[in-house]
Amino acid sequence: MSKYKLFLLRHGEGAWNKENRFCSWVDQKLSEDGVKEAQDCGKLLKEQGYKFDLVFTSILSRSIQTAWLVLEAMGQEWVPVVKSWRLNERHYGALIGLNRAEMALQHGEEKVKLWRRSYDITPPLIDESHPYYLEIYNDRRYTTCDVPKENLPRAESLKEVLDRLLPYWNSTVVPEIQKGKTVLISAHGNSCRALLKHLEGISDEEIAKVTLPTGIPVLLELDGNLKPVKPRQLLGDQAKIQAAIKKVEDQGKAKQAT
Ligand SMILES: O=C(O)[C@H](O)COP(=O)(O)O
Repeated sequence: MSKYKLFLLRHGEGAWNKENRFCSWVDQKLSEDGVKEAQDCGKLLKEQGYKFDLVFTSILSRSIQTAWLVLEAMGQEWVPVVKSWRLNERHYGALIGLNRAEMALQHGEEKVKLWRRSYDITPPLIDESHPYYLEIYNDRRYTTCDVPKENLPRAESLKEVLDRLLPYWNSTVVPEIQKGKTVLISAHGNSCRALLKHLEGISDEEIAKVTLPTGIPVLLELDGNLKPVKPRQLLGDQAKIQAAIKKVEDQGKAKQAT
């Protein structure tokens, strides 16, 4: 029997989603379309009568901005928002800033697919020579984490995302859900995929086939042990959702950047 409702949300389209660049820990804001996606998401959740008690976000602006826009559209701005780096997007290491389609041209589509969707392949590590290294590691927000800055990741596989996310999920999110709170997690494509893998018991192979579109709420109905009692529901127009998933998958197809 369904006891709890949990909502996962990949933030609305970011500026670098549009440019097809790996964004990851670079703090890009939402694009104009991304703002609209977040607002539409909030309107839809309001129409369907959902009410949140608590929202969790990463410490990247695009997930926080998405949460604010959703809450504003729902008229629930007062709902507490709690932030942690443990919900951040997967750290794409040296791939950060690069164009996916160009990478596919250079390294082949299969390699890019492995980097993007495999469970345990870690992309090449970022180092000091990378153009975004200082922007990321000199950012004040990373002095507020529950691990010293030197121990923050330099690149992550999906497995490594789950390894850093799970302690936070278990210690901080689960108790709130078990108190009966309806929780929204406004995070990222890969932090949401990692959590879905854990909750739905998806195999290492099958998780490669799971892609989340931006700005579409995913509803999970859970039993008392937080096991899903039915398949996840992506809320909204199903044809549009399928087209949006395909668009994300096609980002890894080889073509010259325009
Ligand atoms: O980090 C990013 O750029 C994306 O939000 C996730 O990228 P992906 O779809 O290539 O995993």
